[in-house]
Amino acid sequence: MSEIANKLLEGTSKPAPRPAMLVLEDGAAFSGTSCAAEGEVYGEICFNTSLEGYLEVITDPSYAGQIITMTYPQIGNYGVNPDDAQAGKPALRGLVVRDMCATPSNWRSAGPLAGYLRERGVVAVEGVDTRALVRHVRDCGAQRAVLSTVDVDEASLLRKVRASASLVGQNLAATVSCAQPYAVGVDDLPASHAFAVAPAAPARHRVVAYDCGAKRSILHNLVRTGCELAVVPWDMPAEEVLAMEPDGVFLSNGPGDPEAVEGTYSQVEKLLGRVPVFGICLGHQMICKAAGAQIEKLKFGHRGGNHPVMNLLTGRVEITAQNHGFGLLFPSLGELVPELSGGFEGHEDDLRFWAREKVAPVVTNDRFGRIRLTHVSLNDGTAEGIAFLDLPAFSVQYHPEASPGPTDAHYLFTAFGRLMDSAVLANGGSVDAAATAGTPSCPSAAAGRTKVQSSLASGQSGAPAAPSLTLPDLYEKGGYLDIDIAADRLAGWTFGEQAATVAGVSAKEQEAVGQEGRTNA
Ligand SMILES: NC(=O)CC[C@H](N)C(=O)O
Repeated sequence: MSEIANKLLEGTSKPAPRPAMLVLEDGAAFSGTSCAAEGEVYGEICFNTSLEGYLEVITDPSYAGQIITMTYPQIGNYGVNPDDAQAGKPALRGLVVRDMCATPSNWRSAGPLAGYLRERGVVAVEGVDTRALVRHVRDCGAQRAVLSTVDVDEASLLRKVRASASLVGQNLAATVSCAQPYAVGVDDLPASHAFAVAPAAPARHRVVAYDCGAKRSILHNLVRTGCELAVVPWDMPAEEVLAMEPDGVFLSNGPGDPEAVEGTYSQVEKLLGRVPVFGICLGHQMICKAAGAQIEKLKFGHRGGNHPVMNLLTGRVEITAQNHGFGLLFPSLGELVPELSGGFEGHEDDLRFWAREKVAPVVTNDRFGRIRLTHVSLNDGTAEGIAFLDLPAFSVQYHPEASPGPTDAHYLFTAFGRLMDSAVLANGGSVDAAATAGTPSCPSAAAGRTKVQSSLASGQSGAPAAPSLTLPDLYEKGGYLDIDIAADRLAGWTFGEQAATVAGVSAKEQEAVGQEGRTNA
């Protein structure tokens, strides 16, 4: 064989395969070969349908306690760039793929995924018929699973998985939260991402972020839209948070069963109405729990990068990134208010009813007054977002930071800034209109915590037009959520980012692509 053929063979060959076995608690078994660390791990089997972004998925702390199946057939083909990791180390229990690529090719890659997983002790299997596995989970539901490279006897694994602990009832957020508070600001944004995003807006809000297993990209998006963050542990007492005098409180994503995270939602109960609050995913569930709502376990969860969600306030559909296995039962928040719900008196189980009627229904909650359903999943009619009408708080079940996924919902970070401004308005202060658009083109005069006196007219400084900001619009009618999603997304992300990343062009070439492609500069 020629030297080049030998080299190719060497580069693309995998070490002699060691068998691995995945067994679900209902007895379904899937064999494959080990492709990372050796061992035996237990967790809830779930699947993610994202076409790219496997490192972000693998390092998302919300996957603690779970074994993830990637439906995209080849994983690892663009290697690993540690700057894209969402946490210091992966929290998932195990990984299932069809094919683990041994020869990544990407100018940003620091090495192959298999090596990254092996070094961090993550057990992974390849060669599994992931289509059959995912169909099985869709039909039979989420369940306990065991993945082993040390015992491949089906009967023995079945016995062991049936004796293993369920994810339900476990407080996993406590296992991935930070031990001590820490700050995140502009200097913490990864330099290697600068090619893909516009510069951060000047810091103008101080925000306390509860870390229940926060993805870094969520914190980075908050910083980019003008927040200075004090990140605190999952159970920080509300009194201590309020003593820090924040402009707003953010509640992060996180793993496991929300019912078990009482240490957070019992604090949220004391924060709602005292300070503007924004929650994402587990953070949304914490707000719902604080309002006394019931949370259901979904049959197989939503995990992927193309979930359509309708914003009921604007009628616009966002393509969203999602990762959750539990969800709010909207009717459990309270009785409908017919005069604010298009005249309808009864609750509907399938919330797509409201999308068809073009109505954002409102309930009366025993604890916190009126709450509106703002977002609905068009895939299965479950709740995807709520906003409080009598106090400044809103939350979404899905992931506006994407990472990975489309950036349609980036406007929610901008909305949080506007909500914090609305609280200032409510207290008789004033805000700068360009700053409320949350774009990088904010004049530096808006920096710092001094609210600059100016007109509240829209469209200043070349920013995407902010609607005329009046209190009822911002606070009660949810005007802060009514943002042109295309303009806002482009304000945060240069137009050529996606294409240039895929093409693997240099940062310099990228700049040129970005500038040509931008429509709102
Ligand atoms: N990404 C998240 O925050 C997940 C929330 C919660 N653990 C769920 O599965 O529903």
